[in-house]
Amino acid sequence: AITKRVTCPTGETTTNAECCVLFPILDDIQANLFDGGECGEEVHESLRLTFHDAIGFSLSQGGGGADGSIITFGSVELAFAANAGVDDIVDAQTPFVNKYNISAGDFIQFAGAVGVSNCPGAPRLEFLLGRPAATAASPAGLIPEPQDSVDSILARFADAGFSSDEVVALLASHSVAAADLVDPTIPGSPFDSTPAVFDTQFFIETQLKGTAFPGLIAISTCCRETTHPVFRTSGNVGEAESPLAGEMRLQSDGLLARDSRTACTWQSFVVDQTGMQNQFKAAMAKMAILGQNKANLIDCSDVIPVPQGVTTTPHLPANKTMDDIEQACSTSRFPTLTTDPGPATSVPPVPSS
Ligand code: HEM
Ligand SMILES: [Ca+2]
Ligand SMILES: [Ca+2]
Ligand SMILES: [Mn+2]
Repeated sequence: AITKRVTCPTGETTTNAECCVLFPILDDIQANLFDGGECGEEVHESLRLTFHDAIGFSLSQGGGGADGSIITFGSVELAFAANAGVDDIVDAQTPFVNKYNISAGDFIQFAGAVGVSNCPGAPRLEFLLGRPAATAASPAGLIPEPQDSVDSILARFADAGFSSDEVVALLASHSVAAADLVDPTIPGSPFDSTPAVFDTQFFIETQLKGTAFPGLIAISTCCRETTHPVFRTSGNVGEAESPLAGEMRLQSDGLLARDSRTACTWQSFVVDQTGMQNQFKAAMAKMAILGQNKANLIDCSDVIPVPQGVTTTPHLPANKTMDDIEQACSTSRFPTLTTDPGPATSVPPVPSS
């Protein structure tokens, strides 16, 4: 079969002329939002924003879902505790929304799909165009938080139409992610050792025994000794002990990796990059049109760049062994992985650029 293509005024080809408006936006955000095509902080935050906009949807309470309300009604939604820190990327994206003839809901999902395409190992996400302007702010309380129980997280996602397997698939996003505010003393603390690669390390490293909190506070005023005692920060809301210096583990990720409802799907991604990609892509496609009528949207997926292949292979971080894996899936063994050579290293923070 021959797929008809149109040539846009800017020279690119696509399957639908209405998608042509996206090419100038693509070039602009790659150059001026994503620092020339990196998988860095703005990509991570743009991907998170796709979720925080879309999950404002409830089968029982309403909400417009992936409608751009987090920008249009930012004065309401950015005040939700779960949106702490999201104001940065809203501020960074808003000038692009205003500059082009695109709805905030479309822009948020487009920026997320383009952004994650900069991460080696990511799937090429679907992108559909045509979300109308948001008409109301999301109800409060719909965004999961890292201190929430697994029961509450799975119930919240179910109320938005997602299965527990889809929750696990969506959390592949935490392979290209860091926390700025869970422990505000160490902004940019990644959730895995490869926050610029969309690989399976997140699913591996969350299964390692937690040994310490990554934050450090040097107490320099207590005493006159030349060596000052150093204490690790602990007790941050939503934080669990992580296996690596510099790495952040959300309490929710640690629990989902170990819960009988989610542990086997979690483990299934450890050596299945392709399965992780495919299931993440499918779940993201569903999330990106929450609250929308798919029949009214135009498929512009061919505008999204094709990501590079994964640049890592599944491994245990240096100094860790299979004995450090906390087996949680009761029906199959955690895959045997080899350990990176060398002494234990710490995970550097994601630069705020
Ligand atoms: C159980 C559900 C979830 C919880 C509790 C959760 C919680 C969090 C928290 C606390 C942070 C760190 C925020 C900060 O301190 O800067 C974060 C970051 C992030 N989340 Fe999630 N999240 C969940 C699901 C998702 C989903 C479904 C996506 C899908 C797009 C996602 C994408 C991200 C990304 C990309 C970041 C990194 C942002 C950055 O590096 O600046 N999260 N998440
Ligand atoms: Ca929304
Ligand atoms: Ca990673
Ligand atoms: Mn950040």
